[in-house]
Amino acid sequence: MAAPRSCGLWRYCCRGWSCSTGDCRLPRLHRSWARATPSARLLSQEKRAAETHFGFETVSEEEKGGKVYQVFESVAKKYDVMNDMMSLGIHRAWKDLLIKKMHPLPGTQLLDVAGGTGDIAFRFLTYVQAQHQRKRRRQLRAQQNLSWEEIAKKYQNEEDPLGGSLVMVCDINREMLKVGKQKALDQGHTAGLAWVLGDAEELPFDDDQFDVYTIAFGIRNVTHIDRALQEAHRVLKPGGRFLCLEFSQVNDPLISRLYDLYSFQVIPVIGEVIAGDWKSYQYLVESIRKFPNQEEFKEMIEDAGFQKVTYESLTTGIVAIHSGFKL
Ligand SMILES: COc1cc(O)cc(C/C=C(\C)CC/C=C(\C)CC/C=C(\C)CC/C=C(\C)CC/C=C(\C)CC/C=C(\C)CC/C=C(\C)CC/C=C(\C)CC/C=C(\C)CCC=C(C)C)c1O
Ligand SMILES: C[S@@+](CC[C@H](N)C(=O)[O-])C[C@H]1O[C@@H](n2cnc3c(N)ncnc32)[C@H](O)[C@@H]1O
Repeated sequence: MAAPRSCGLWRYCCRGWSCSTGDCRLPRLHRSWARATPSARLLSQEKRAAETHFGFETVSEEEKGGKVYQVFESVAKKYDVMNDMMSLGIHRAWKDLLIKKMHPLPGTQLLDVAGGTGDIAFRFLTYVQAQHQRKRRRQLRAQQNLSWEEIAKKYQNEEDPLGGSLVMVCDINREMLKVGKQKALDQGHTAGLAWVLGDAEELPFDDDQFDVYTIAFGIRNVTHIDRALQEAHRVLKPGGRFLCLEFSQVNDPLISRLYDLYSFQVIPVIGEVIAGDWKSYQYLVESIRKFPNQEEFKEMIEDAGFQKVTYESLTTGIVAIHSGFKL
């Protein structure tokens, strides 16, 4: 195949001008690319690779982590009240649905990454405890010859109300974890719960450790989503499940308009009034718009090695739950 012809106006093309001769068969980027020396090409590639976005702002990859840290450090104390205010409590139903989809049985080892103030972890513990109690009741009912005293004694002797389940909350932000730990004490969640400071892109765990990996409203904030997905795959046991609850793309045009209005006109105002922080909530709504849609994210999960990847859109696609298995 003959090499594409350049118009010779490469300097202009290089600056992003369109070709005025109409004679150039190279696409704009390609034209400047073709003229660049190999080392310049490499440099340019590295420069572009080192850039990412923080909301609608373009920042270097090194900068992004620090900026995200500041956001959650700033909102940590008001995080829970803000979520109820912004969503009128709807975020609770989304989180409940995530746990229902997981349907964890006693003994499940869960890693909740970007677990923040513990919303997923506490729901998991409550669900598993209820499952365990149901199982115990069934077992006891099967032993019909036992007296009520004996049944009560068996309940008292029960050492682990979770049947061996454990949830590890891993988050990069000390302030979010601090709020979570206090909430755990207030709500009486002590057993089966551990808190770890760690980065989703470089998890401080060995391979093949967990039955389930969850990440709720977290992956959008990570600098390299592909690395976080690869780490999720690494730490799951074979047969383990990946579950992600994240903002997604609204599929109804009218709802989408209203949602945009609400997001950009109302949410930062609520952020300012309740948390004294307009910018963090501006970042929230912008980061939602930058996140891949349901299908694109599904492909990213598959690229990380997960199989049987599916998703369910909730509330007209405002959020979606993606699921995949390490097989
Ligand atoms: C910094 O990063 C973060 C910080 C955080 O605190 C949290 C996160 C992670 C996020 C979560 C865990 C969840 C947070 C939840 C949300 C961001 C909100 C999700 C949104 C919804 C569930 C509601 C979506 C809204 C619609 C579909 C459109 C309906 C909107 C309207 C009727 C209002 C339209 C707005 C205007 C016309 C502008 C002028 C209006 C006013 C000044 C009145 C203001 C009205 C209200 C405050 C009412 C709000 C209405 C609703 C919430 C509607 C609920 C109804 C339905 C969903 C059907 C994090 O990363
Ligand atoms: C919106 S909160 C979600 C908290 C919780 N999962 C929930 O559903 O309420 C996002 C969390 O992601 C954490 N985060 C951001 N980047 C992270 C990273 N690279 N590794 C681990 N956690 C991260 C933040 O510190 C914050 O606690």
